Amino acid sequence: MSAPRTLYDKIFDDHLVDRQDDGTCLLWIDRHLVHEVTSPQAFEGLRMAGRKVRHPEKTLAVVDHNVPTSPDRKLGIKNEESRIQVEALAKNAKDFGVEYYSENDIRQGIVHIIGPEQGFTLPGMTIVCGDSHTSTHGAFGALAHGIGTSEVEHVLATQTLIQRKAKNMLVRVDGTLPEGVTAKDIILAIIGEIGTAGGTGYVIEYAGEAIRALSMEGRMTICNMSIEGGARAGLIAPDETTFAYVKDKPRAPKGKAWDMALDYWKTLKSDDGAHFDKVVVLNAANLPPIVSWGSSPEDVVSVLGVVPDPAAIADETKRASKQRALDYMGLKAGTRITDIELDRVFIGSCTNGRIEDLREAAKVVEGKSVNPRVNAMIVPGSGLVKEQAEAEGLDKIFIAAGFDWREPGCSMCLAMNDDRLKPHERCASTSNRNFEGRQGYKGRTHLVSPAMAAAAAIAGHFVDIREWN
Ligand SMILES: CC(C)[C@H](C(=O)O)[C@@H](O)C(=O)O
Ligand code: SF4
Repeated sequence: MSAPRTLYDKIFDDHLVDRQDDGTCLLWIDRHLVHEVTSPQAFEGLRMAGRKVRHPEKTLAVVDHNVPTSPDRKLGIKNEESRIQVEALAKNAKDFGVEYYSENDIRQGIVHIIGPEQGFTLPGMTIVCGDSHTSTHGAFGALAHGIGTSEVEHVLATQTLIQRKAKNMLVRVDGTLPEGVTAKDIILAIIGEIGTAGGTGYVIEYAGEAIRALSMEGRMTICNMSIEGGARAGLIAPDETTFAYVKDKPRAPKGKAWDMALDYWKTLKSDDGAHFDKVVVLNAANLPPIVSWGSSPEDVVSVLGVVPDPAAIADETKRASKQRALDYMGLKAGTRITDIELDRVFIGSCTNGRIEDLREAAKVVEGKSVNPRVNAMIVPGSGLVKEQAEAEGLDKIFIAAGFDWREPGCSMCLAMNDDRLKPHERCASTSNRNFEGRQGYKGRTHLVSPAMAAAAAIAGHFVDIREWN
């Protein structure tokens, strides 16, 4: 009998091409997603070396970070740097025979939303992209992580990646989530607990009753932010929820190939007794809706809490850094979270720009109006999410309430396109990062769930979504 293995061990072993004595491994890569920001030099490298893309059919390219999300985006991109990146990807995809979704393609969207949507992301695969939030795809029980531009070139050229095996970490979330508390709150709570360095050197497997109860959308939200917890990747073992989501997706296996795939996918779980180097346990039943107050994703607190006082921190460096975060955020220690007023609300991103997220937001705002002080926008994660939302009439609910209904893209998740905060503007955002300047120079970001963001847009300040009616 071989030793019990974790899910990560299994996927890693199944893709191992070579292992050197010093632990350097060569991994086979099943799927490579490409976006316009981290690929130009990689394609240029291939061109200079006279090389081809080794497996164009395992590669999918899409523009997302730089595309405008305004309804008139067909008129082109005004910012020159953005336009050059987008045009470069279109040309590179054409020159190298890689499938490409332009901003005018209904299938276009944020790279981590379109992969699953197309069935390009499947259980048991190794998936890479020159983007840190590639961890999102781990929700399918795939080993998925971000890579740098030189690695993008390596994967394009060889369909392999040089890697070292990471350690195994288990995050078990027991119990049942209270009404109004979501996957976003689970992952923010986990990062609050382990810190942004807590997952360094690990691949995290999320398990437990509360994780099993999540939809694929919720699982993607969890795995998405593994990176903010410092981990190389996040994983959730595939189950009936996963198989039901994947079935009938355009690129999913069909017929006999589906049956064979399913047989394999059902083996993709950690064996009883498999060794985890670190284990963290949380109880979902105790979780409140969570709001970030600072400039790191670990700076989180319950919506019923107050802005913490850095003076209470013993470590001097940490105290200084948290004080700086408070100053940047323009907040005073002791302020009740529900007293924090917002200027902007952003609902979207690869963390929370999927159909279920928009449904949750729509439920909260239906029949209500955005606070006159607040400028609120909804950015569907992909053209297909937008189409689905419109088929369900969600766009009408949002527009009637006073939200801006946009075209798909990364949008105000990061200030790489026209959607950005002005200095000192305060935003409730469903994205994943709240670093200084992330959503615009001197912009102030509070990370929350879609329902919490939607309620904040209506109220003009944070509210406890559990009390919403
Ligand atoms: C632009 C890209 C390289 C970057 C990433 O890797 O994460 C972006 O997607 C982000 O979220 O900051
Ligand atoms: S939505 Fe945000 S986090 Fe996701 S890929 Fe785009 S910029 Fe990165």
